Amino acid sequence: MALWGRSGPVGGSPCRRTGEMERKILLETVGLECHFGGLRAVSNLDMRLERGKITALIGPNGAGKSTTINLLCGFVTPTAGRILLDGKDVTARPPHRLAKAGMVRTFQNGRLFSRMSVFENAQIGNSSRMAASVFDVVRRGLRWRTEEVNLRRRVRDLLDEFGLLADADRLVTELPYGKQRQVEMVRALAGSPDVLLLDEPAAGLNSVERENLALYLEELRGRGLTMLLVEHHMGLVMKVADHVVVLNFGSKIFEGTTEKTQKSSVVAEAYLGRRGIQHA
Ligand SMILES: Nc1ncnc2c1ncn2[C@@H]1O[C@H](COP(=O)(O)OP(=O)(O)OP(=O)(O)O)[C@@H](O)[C@H]1O
Repeated sequence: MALWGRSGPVGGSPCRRTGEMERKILLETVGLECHFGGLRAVSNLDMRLERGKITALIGPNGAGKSTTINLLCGFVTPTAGRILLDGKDVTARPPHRLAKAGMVRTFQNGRLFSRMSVFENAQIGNSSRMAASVFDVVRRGLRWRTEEVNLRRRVRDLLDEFGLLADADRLVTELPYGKQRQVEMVRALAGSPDVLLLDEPAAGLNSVERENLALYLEELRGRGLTMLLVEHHMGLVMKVADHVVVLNFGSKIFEGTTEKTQKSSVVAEAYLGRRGIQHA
């Protein structure tokens, strides 16, 4: 599949210094906590995302998965603990600064602008990693224009690779649901993330779309992108994840390979206590 053939590497900051030792762990949480009143939505979470790998974060409903993503991308402020991105402490930074640092997310219930075209939706919000200053933007200076042209080209290439280029000028709401989710993925990738946080990307997809999603994720990993996959569809998780972290009632109860996760009685119990593991 030539999904990313023309646009070059998807992840990774273009300005990473050559010769610099790359850390194996790109994203780490240390004792991360989030309380909502008396409820511990996330409790003392130590989690490590290896560079260029897919880490799945799973658990029954209400286990704290979405809250963890919200903490990582700055939508929610932790009650305690630290978040380290490439060794730097980024705890409680606002979302726009985390996006600039390379942390980009998708949403459980896609957040597209219904009155905008596919292209506009894919392009919007992706100026966060631009180097141009406010002054450059106001003056519409050369640096801003160059970055704007590059972003448009990147969005166009990504739409092409997802087979969405012919739909670029259509209203996004005219597209079927599966394609709308792809637009969301293009928007996230256009931001050149180092870490992509995926909140239930398979929700609402049919089996063919889920198969394609698995192929996209494997392709992205092949390009070196680091991903956190929050997902209920165990078929997808077991197919693509390199490492699995399991939450229950906000706490990590298990982590390991997909094989070990499937065999774990602790994990089975956590799911059976609720509604059982949902297989794709
Ligand atoms: N803003 C909030 N205020 C109060 N409680 C919250 C808030 N957000 C989440 N919670 C609670 O925190 C707990 C964890 O919720 P979270 O959405 O993170 O779980 P989840 O694992 O993503 O669940 P699901 O799989 O159903 O999406 C739940 O008990 C939830 O009701």
